[in-house]
Amino acid sequence: MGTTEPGGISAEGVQRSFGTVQAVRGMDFTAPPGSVTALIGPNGSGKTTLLLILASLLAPDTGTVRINGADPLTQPQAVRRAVGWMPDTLGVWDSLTATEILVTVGKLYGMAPAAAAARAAELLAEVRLSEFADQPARVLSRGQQQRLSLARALIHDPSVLLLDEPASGLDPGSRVELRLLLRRLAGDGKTILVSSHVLSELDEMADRAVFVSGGKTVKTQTLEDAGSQLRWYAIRAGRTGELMRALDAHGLPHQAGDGPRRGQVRVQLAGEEQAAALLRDLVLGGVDVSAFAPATGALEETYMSLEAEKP
Ligand SMILES: Nc1ncnc2c1ncn2[C@@H]1O[C@H](COP(=O)(O)OP(=O)(O)OP(=O)(O)O)[C@@H](O)[C@H]1O
Repeated sequence: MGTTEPGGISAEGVQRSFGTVQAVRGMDFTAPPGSVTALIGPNGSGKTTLLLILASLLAPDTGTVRINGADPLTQPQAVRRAVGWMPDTLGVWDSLTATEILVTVGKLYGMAPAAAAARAAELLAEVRLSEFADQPARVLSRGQQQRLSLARALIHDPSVLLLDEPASGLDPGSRVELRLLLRRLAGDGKTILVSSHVLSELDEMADRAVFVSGGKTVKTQTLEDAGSQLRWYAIRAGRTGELMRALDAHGLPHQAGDGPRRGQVRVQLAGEEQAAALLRDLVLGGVDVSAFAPATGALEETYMSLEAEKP
């Protein structure tokens, strides 16, 4: 019996340059099976380059990558079998129909034609594109192309999913469906790595977040930790003056909103327990609170604090 290789994704000391541009300068992280890991960073921070390296489509200059224990450099076949890759645009084959694209890719993965056709129909239904099954891909809207791209990534039932901006171009209903689908796939034990700029969405989708900046991984955080960190809350009350006096009595520094946020008071709290205790005290103390909620998403809070720390 062989040794059991650890599943999921790991990257250590990964670097990659294009000429003089150092796109990836030092990425270290893991993405375990059974969870959704978010890859978060500003434009140009190296996310797409990293995903291409993980998908075995680009070689790193230095560093080590493992996908379910396999090395993309020396075992690209094993990696490609394991990985479903959704790039940020659908790309090629505009004149093929949605079904033809999925069946062709399925066959490239070694599926029998009948099995590929059945799987294609199943996935088109899953991403609500059945009615476009026989339409050429070029007539699909941007959001529909994104959904077809997701179906293409899933055709061979991969155990590792690499998704580059999967929610981009999706309407709110489709975003919710994407979130539910990814949660279900993670529940089935798959490893999911998803890059996105829409942090509020990742709050509900991801279990863990890897923050990148300037080609380096700068922080890894679980959503649980992100939710319990010092965080801004926005509070509204009918009588703002009374609310501010109550906050003063609690020794909590606060900021009054202006412009569209007039009437709103912001206060920094150390997690949900402190928030619940404060809300109870305010209400029991007779303050007429009409709204009380985090002012930013948990991941956005971390993202902004990392950006603020930058030299
Ligand atoms: N093939 C290439 N040739 C030259 N430079 C490249 C190439 N691919 C990426 N780069 C550069 O590497 C850096 C990182 O790019 P990358 O696409 O990985 O960033 P990203 O984090 O995915 O950005 P975005 O959020 O805008 O999608 C950028 O400065 C980019 O211009």
